[in-house]
Amino acid sequence: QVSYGFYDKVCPQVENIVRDGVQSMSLTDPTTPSALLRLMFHDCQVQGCDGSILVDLESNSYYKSEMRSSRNLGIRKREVVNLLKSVVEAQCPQQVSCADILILAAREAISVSGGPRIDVPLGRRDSSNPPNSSLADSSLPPSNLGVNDMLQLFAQKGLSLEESVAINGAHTLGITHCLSIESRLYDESKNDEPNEHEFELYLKLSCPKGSLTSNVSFVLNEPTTLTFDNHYFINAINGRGVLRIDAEIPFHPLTAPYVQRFAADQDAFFKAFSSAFVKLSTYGVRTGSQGMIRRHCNALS
Ligand code: HEM
Ligand SMILES: [Ca+2]
Repeated sequence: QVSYGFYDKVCPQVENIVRDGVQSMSLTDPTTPSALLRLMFHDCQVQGCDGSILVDLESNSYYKSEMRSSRNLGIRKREVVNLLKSVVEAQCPQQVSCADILILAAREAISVSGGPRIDVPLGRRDSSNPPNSSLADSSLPPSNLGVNDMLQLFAQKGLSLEESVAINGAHTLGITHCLSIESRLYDESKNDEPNEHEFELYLKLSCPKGSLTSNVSFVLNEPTTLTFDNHYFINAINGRGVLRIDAEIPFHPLTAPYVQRFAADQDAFFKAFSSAFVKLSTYGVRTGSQGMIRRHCNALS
């Protein structure tokens, strides 16, 4: 089982190491927190939070690293976790898993951006089996996921309806590549409505149809993209959601009341987000003698 204070005896300084590291790397590159938060979600989504997304494999390996999955488009800052791990390893060799370092890094990413300070239980173990890009393909949500599928995904992990809405508030940080919204913007099956919403026109201008650079060009998820706040919900209500899920969540009958509430009450958002984060980051994890403690996060040794 994971527990609070898991490293108190064997590596009491780990939380400070990760905090200082994330703080200084966020000063160097203010987009670091958003990348770490999404990295954590994409690790946890594939066979639990076990650092599987961090592993690189030889190019001739039978298995393929999770980064080969198209669903991991735009995943950044895996090297930050490697770096934090090497600092931790120098002080407490073979004690702290990469999986836990990633959760701690995501937790710091949220608080360094102005979000809640989340107390997280620790004691996850790293995967020792080779990562599998097809498992990533089948476990990670597609960029055009709708509200019902999102609710089902998080209900499976034990999140309440309120927590499921709150966790989407992670899109208060960061960016979306044009490729991720292309199908939504240029859906051939839906006729262009005569009076298109102003925001959709803005997205189309930023992400022109058939652009060859849609995998590098991007839009901001919302105007206060570096601050973890409840503007995600305010924005979404105003019809400025970037992804399909962000556009639909304020208008779906099950989710709309929570979106309204979080838009009006940031503390309520922070509270529900924090409990959702703990549930998401502890679901299906390896503990005890399962898996391993890797020495390097990007290798299975
Ligand atoms: C299940 C519903 C979700 C879907 C369909 C979804 C999908 C996406 C997509 C397509 C992007 C843009 C990637 C890109 O083009 O670079 C994105 C960005 C992001 N997502 Fe999600 N996401 C979901 C839930 C979450 C959750 C639960 C978290 C964290 C707890 C999260 C955190 C983020 C962050 C922080 C970014 C910005 C990344 C950056 O700036 O590099 N998302 N998401
Ligand atoms: Ca994983």
